[in-house]
Amino acid sequence: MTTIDFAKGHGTGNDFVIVPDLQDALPLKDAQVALLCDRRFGIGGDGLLRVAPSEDPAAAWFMDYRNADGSIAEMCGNGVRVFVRYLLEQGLAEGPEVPVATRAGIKTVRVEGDELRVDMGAAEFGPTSQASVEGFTWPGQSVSMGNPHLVCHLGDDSELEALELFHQPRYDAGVFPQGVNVEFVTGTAPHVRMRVHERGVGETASCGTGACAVGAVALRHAGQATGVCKVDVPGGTLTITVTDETLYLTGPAVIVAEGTFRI
Ligand SMILES: N[C@@H](CCC[C@H](N)C(=O)O)C(=O)O
Repeated sequence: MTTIDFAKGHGTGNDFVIVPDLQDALPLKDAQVALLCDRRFGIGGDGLLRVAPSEDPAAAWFMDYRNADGSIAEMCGNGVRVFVRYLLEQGLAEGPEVPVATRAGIKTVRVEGDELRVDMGAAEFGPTSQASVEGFTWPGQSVSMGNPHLVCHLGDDSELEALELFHQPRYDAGVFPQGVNVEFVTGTAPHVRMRVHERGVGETASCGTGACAVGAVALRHAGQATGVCKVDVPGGTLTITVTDETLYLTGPAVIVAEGTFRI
């Protein structure tokens, strides 16, 4: 048996096990990630953030993000804020701006009061598609935030609340060969509400990249090329700012525990 140090943090209730691996000596297998993220047999988390040295000279640290089932994803918007909060608290980085290497490129995170703002890069709109849950089907807009999203608008809040998201919504695997995160939305910009089913996880209390996709679609529906949209998620509220050049994700990130895990 070996032990590993960990911390636990969340951003609007999207929670992560953080594993510092400053020497890059702890390549975790899928099953080990799944155990660490298991809420009964492990620590519990929607995903895992391994803190590893970056090979890119533009950033000191690489966020090795893994979903709760051990699968790899390109990007995690809540995760990168929690990652930077951890770096700052551990003295591994200095604010106010911290670049982080991710599989979706370098993301710069800026401290803004109690919150952290991430330059996520522009949303990329793809084809329209659809998602189905329990025999009901909604049209949706595909959006890439480095990782794949499908944004579906529902009629009203009661429809959103009644949605059963225990299972993965059905989607077109021809459009999303790598799977997809599906967001269900009500309301219009500048303030919308969403629930999400995340690829490799299940329903979560929040998804940062999902909120970016939702905010970008909501602003576009409102005929706005740029602007601000608040996105209410079950775990809180995220703010999406779209400019001519990029898209910013702003929200809280907190570290709630530290410890040792026997593996
Ligand atoms: N919760 C994340 C997204 C994590 C990755 C996602 N499940 C995927 O597989 O693409 C966020 O805050 O963005």
